[in-house]
Formats: sequence, structure tokens, C-alpha cells
Amino acid sequence: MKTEGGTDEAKRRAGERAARAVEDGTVVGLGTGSTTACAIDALGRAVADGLEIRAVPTSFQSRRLALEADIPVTELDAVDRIDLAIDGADQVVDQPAASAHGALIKGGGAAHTREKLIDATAERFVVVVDPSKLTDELDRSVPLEVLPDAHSVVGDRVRELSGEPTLRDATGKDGPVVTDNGNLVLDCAFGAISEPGDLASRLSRIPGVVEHGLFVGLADATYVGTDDGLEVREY
Ligand SMILES: O=C[C@H](O)[C@H](O)[C@H](O)COP(=O)(O)O
Repeated sequence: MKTEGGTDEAKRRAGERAARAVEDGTVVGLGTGSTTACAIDALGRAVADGLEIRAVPTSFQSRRLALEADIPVTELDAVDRIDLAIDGADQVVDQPAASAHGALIKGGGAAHTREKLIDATAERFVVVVDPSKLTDELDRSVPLEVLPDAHSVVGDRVRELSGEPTLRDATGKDGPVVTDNGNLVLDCAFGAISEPGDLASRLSRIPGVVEHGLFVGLADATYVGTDDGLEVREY
């Protein structure tokens, strides 16, 4: 079965492989999205079989999935560490020769602020994707979570960086997407991003931007599920 961005089988293989790496006593960061959902599902089965973990979700969605799977859920300020974060991505640079190898765009589900907090805190951050996410160069729109009354001035600053901002609209509701944190999302098209680290720094400096969806130098590994196997990239 084909879903947006890849097959269910490829996502399942990536998610299940990441879940298999989780050991007893681990504090796990749970990312957001359809691929991470496969990992949460697999972790739920492992917990039912006796695996003892605590999970720190990155969103309302991942918290709800974890609770449905009977995975013990805790909060970031209630743990002294996160051992492993498992999270999806919208694009991953897969170009070993490039300095941006392993850089990501995240935030297709508007969860990137809390995802970055948890993924960056984790001792190890594993990305789970299907092959449709791999690219030589990042070129998707970069989501910016912005304070609601800042969206227009942030948009102006994005244009100064030669980006084209679009306020993300909700489906099933009139008006914009509102994040789990009560903010809005600007999807910013920059074309091909040759220096993601440089763009990340510039975006971080814009007042009113809560967080952007460029994850540069954060991932430790990417598990790429395919329809009949799995490939692992270690960084
Ligand atoms: O905000 C959402 C997240 O960054 C997701 O991890 C990302 O959009 C990938 O989701 P999926 O695995 O559904 O493609």
C-alpha cells in the first residue's frame, strides 16, 4: 500500500528496526509522524512482552499513540536524560561527500519545535524514513513555528533571505494550522539549500521564530526502510 511519501511496508521496517534497538531501562524520545508511529507500535508490543522503558513524547499525537500502546509516558522535566530519540523526517541529505550529509528538514506535522528539543537532548538520535525522503540537497520548504502576531514580520525577514513564506492552512478547520504550543507555521521555500547550517543560523536569529525545521548535525543515524529490507547510515 502506498501512502504519502512512501509505502507502509518501508515505514514499518524502519520503525521496527529502531524499536528493536531499545533496551530495558531506556528513556526514549518519541518523535511524530507516520513512520515514528510504526516504531511506537512496535515498542508497545515489546512493552507488552516485558520491556521496561519510559517515553517522552514530542507531540499530542505521539503521546496519544504511546498511551494507546500502554507505553509508560513521562515528561522532559521528570527525567534526568533521554537515552535514545526515534523520529521521522521530511527530507534527509544522503550524500556522504557533502558536509550536510545527514541534515534534515522536519516539521511536516508542525511538531518540529518539541521534536528538536527532545532529539537534540537525546544521547542518540535515530531518524526513521523510507527512501522517498533521501535527497542530494535539501529543497523542500522549511517550516518555521512563529508566534501568532509575528507571522507577518517574520515573513518579511524570510523574504530578505530570498525565501517565500506561506502561512500553513489547516484542513478540517477554517484558518491556519495552530501548533501544539499555540503558534502558527510559515512554510518557507528557499529552493535548493546548499548551506543548511548557515540558513539555520540566520533563521534562528529572526525575532518571533520559535523554532525552524532544519536539523543540522543532530542525527546520529538514519534507518532507511525499503519494501524488502533496511539500510543504515551512521554519522
Ligand atoms: O512535524 C512532524 C515531523 O517532523 C515528522 O517527523 C515528519 O513530518 C515526518 O513524518 P512522516 O514520517 O509521517 O513522513
